[in-house]
Amino acid sequence: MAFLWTSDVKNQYARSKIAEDDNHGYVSPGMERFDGKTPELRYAYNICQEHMDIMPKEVPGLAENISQLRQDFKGLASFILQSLAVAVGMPQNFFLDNHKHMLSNNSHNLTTLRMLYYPPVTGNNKDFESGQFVRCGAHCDYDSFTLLAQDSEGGLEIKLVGSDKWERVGHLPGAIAINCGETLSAWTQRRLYALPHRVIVPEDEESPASGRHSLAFFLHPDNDTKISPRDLVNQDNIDHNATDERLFCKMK
Ligand SMILES: O=C(O)CCC(=O)C(=O)O
Ligand SMILES: [Fe+2]
Repeated sequence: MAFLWTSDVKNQYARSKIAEDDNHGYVSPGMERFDGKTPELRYAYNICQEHMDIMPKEVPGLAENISQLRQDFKGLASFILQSLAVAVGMPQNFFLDNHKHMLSNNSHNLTTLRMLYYPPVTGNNKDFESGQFVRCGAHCDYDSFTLLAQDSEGGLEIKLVGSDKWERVGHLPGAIAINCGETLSAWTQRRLYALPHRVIVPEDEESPASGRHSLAFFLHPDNDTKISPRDLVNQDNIDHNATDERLFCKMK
């Protein structure tokens, strides 16, 4: 995992700091602030492209394993997109047709597979940025939806619709959580909700924070997709004043 890489590898494969650039690459702890203010103690490696030659060759087996994982996430995402289209009364391929370029590269589509590692909170990093840090600040994802696999360390919390209470998202071996993002929420006129979520350091005595691993697949529509809440037909409470909107997002 990225935290074990040498600093040479981290530098060579670092994500660009230029906002317009591709989101691909290694992101070091403290670079991101999802709640807009608090730095995050997290190592991440973003995969946004299909070319094998941009994966760190210095890490044995990484490119091959990621290639398989990418195919699996793309297959699962395609299946869910078709199911959701049918669920909202649209032709089966309606959403899928707007996600043709997932993981091809950010100039066509912002989809990103992220490998995440949150180190244990120990004496060494307790003082990271003067003790002010979180694992992942409260936010909603901005994509179509996110597929999330997490280990048993826990810490992921979510707010359900209409509630102010943070609820724990438990770990089920082999399970993948699906969280709707703002884009699909707007597209479906809030028939699907983007739920606020965050990652805290678990306080449970029986599972001292040993470090959390997660894998998140952020699925975005193709960049040239014109998204309108009026795309969906047969809606009982359609807002006829809703205007066409094109939503942009870059996870930076
Ligand atoms: O690491 C996790 O489990 C969640 C991360 C997350 O919500 C995000 O990166 O948007
Ligand atoms: Fe998220």
